[in-house]
Amino acid sequence: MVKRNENIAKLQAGYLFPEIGRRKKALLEKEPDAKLISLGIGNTTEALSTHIVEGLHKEVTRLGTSEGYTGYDDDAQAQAFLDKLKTRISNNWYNGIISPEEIIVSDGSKPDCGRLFFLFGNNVSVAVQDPAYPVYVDGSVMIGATGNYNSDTEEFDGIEYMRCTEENDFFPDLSKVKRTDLIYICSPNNPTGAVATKKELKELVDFARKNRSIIIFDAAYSEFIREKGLPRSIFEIEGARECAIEVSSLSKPAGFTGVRLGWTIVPKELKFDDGQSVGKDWQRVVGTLFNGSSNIAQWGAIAALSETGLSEIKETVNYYMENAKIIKNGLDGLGIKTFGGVNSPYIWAAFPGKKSWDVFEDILTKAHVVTTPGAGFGKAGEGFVRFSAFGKTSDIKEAVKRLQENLK
Ligand SMILES: Cc1ncc(COP(=O)(O)O)c(CN[C@@H](CCC[C@H](N)C(=O)O)C(=O)O)c1O
Repeated sequence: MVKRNENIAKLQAGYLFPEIGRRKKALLEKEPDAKLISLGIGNTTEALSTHIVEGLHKEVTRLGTSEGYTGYDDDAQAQAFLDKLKTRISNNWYNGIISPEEIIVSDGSKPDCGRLFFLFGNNVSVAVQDPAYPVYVDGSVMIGATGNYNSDTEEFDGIEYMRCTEENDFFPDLSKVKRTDLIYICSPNNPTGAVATKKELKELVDFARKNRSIIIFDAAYSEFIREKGLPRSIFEIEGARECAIEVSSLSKPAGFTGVRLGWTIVPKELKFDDGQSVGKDWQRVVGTLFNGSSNIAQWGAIAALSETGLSEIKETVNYYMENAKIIKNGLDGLGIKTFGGVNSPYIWAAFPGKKSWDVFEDILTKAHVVTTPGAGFGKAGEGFVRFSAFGKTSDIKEAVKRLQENLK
């Protein structure tokens, strides 16, 4: 019989988001007529914009012709299309501060995080924000880069948890953080909705350069930043090219959660301690283990990153951010302290002294509204619940009305 991977055996619970699904299902089994409204999983709900649909159609039609058909991205025409997309990302997303050669197009940020675990292997130390998107911890455990689960601390040994609390504006106090090889940072942050300032990111870059660490910067929500002066990319920070990788995606701004298109940025200056290029190894890992993003999704992305596409993306983001305002105002009106929701689609609501899974259950059973319990993102998430603004505005308003009737 085959031995189980002992690293996967270290995980204590299932992946957070399917657990939310299981609890929803359990409620519906008890109350089949319940009209649940989901403010839980950050899953987009708005239809793809016109220009993006045209881009997708164009590629599907092209694939139906012998002269236009492309397969793997080894052939010249497929390469040309990929280069066109990379140039769009470079110019229209990064205003040219990143060159097309430093961009590797993928099927999304979560799978990129997964492949990055492969790149760095298990002989690395890892720092993560607490609370954080569960993939950073679970993936580090799976690859063997952590110790066992410690039932006293209720965390994994060997991980440096960087507490993000109201006291430090939900950004790590680096004077209390030990040196690690990798530092996972997400801004705008999932789940707190906090957005790192230029000053905070500059301190982070200086900290990483001093410690010869590599920052894995998750910019999945960068398009939700609407306040001037807040950095959308780690590469707006001087010195970041020597110490950071950025993952990003069209999932949330363009509704590509199902279409699947993301990218990683590995600057050519980024080196391992032996002077070897990180980007070169990354190209080797991706080239060996991944067969590229869908050509159809690539053409959807080319359209999304055109002038017209970008203005349509802005409209979609504004739609969700109006939802965020409704949720935030609704919760504030109930005297519930909230954070985030201004430059991010997530509202982080404080329920001091309560267990977040209990609050989750309470809101689910009483208001038939689905949320995400803060404890699912880490120990510092306990006592908080995350509300997601991804939804139809009519549902958001109905959900808030139910909360006002049931949480007062
Ligand atoms: C910080 C961050 N980085 C990457 C992603 C996923 O991006 P991708 O779509 O792979 O380009 C997400 C998506 N997180 C959502 C969807 C979760 C549920 C989805 N099944 C998943 O597991 O990603 C959420 O927190 O509700 C994210 O928050």
